[in-house]
Amino acid sequence: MTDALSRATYPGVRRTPDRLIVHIGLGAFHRSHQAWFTARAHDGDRWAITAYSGRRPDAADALQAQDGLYTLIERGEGGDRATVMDIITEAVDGGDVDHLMRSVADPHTSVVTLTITEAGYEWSDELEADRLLLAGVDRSADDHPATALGRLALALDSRRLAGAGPVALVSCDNLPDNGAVLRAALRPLLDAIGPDTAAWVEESVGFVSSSVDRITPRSTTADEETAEALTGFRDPCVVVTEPFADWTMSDDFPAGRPAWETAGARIVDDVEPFERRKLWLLNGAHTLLAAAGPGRGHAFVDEAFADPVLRSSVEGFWDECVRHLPDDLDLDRYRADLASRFGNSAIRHSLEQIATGAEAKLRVRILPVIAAERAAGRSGTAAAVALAAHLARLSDGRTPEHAAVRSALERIADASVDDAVVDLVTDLITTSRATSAPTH
Ligand SMILES: NC(=O)c1ccc[n+]([C@@H]2O[C@H](COP(=O)([O-])OP(=O)(O)OC[C@H]3O[C@@H](n4cnc5c(N)ncnc54)[C@H](O)[C@@H]3O)[C@@H](O)[C@H]2O)c1
Ligand SMILES: O=P(O)(O)OC[C@@H](O)[C@@H](O)[C@H](O)[C@H](O)CO
Repeated sequence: MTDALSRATYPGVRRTPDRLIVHIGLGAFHRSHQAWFTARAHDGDRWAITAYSGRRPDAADALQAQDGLYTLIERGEGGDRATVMDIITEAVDGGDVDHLMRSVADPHTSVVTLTITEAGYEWSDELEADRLLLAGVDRSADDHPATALGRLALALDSRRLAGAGPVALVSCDNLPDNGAVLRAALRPLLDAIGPDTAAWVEESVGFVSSSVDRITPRSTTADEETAEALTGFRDPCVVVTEPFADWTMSDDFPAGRPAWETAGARIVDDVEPFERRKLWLLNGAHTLLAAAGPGRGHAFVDEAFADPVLRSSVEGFWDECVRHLPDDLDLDRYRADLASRFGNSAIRHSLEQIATGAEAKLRVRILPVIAAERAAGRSGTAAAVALAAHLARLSDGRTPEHAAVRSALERIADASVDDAVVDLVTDLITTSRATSAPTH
């Protein structure tokens, strides 16, 4: 019988950190990406991460039961490489808001990273309820905000009150200009706490924009068995990822940061072109495959990408994207790398997982490409295939009426939509009925 991972059973642990990162949204991606970059940085030994789960305590409870240790498997076509990661020193239920307030108010904390999904930034009834709660906040009451952003707003206020100095917030979610999106989403919550809080955040908090990239699917029981075979430890918190990793960010860290560039991250003046390249080419193509793949009998990215019909849809979409991306971004190389990453059959990335929250994703990954193509006098048909496939899935086997397509597109776009685009998408849905069966 093998041991469970813990700091008592695992001999490799030897860190003496004196600086802290707080993370909100403890999931697989944080563990394969920000935690990995921090551990690899040349000053990584000086840093530790306190990580909070998002909606449920499960991920934090499971990781804390093994003292924050977990196995990271980097899986290429050539095989698996396992590392036991010790950079997360505490994993905490996100519902423990007092704990979060203490961590953010700790003067050793310099950076707060977030992976709270795209939906976490969209104004919602829950965020409104938190805004009202914060407006009448009684710090001694048990009543705490339920959203990640409501909790963060309160925690930033504790930092202000503690006089712990400036801090950087780094959104690591797949959104364009995610630093500005985070700042805008936090603002009503900070205003609700009070003008002093909002003013302090404006002066003392760095909002870093970042483009994050490492394909990290949800782990399976088979992955746990692989981890055990490779390390000799049982690990229900194992994370499997691809060998590739990229992190490009703006430099707005008023209290310092790990030397992430020594681990391969890029610190740049303007993140936007890198973000657009990644969000359109990678995430846009994923969104297209997640919409169109299941109708052709596919469950995983690699399978869908090997289907010649879908491969050609993706290539057509990439052709449209690259016309609107700067030439100096090495686009041919990026596309070739993506094709081999999508084709990595050792990484089983489920289309169902990627399809979550599809409309918010179509809005920022697909609609801008259609708009750019149409502004240049072309149809944007290849990008429109993603919209058509998404609406075809929703319509349950029926071809939706033109008016229904219009209202669905207007909901996705959050604005009125050109008649020609509605016609194009309606035609594509009709045509796709004839081609949705797999060819193999
Ligand atoms: N997995 C990847 O390959 C990958 C790559 C790049 C970026 N990302 C970004 O990271 C995010 C998380 O991915 P993951 O693979 O870690 O997912 P995951 O399911 O493993 O973890 C998601 C975490 O976010 C929390 N969460 C979910 N909805 C939330 C909400 N509305 N508000 C606050 N917290 C919420 C969950 O409780 C959990 O802690 C993605 O949505 C994406 O924006 C993921
Ligand atoms: O939920 P999403 O669409 O933001 O993410 C699903 C995948 O597209 C995403 O996880 C990619 O694998 C990742 O962005 C690669 O860096």
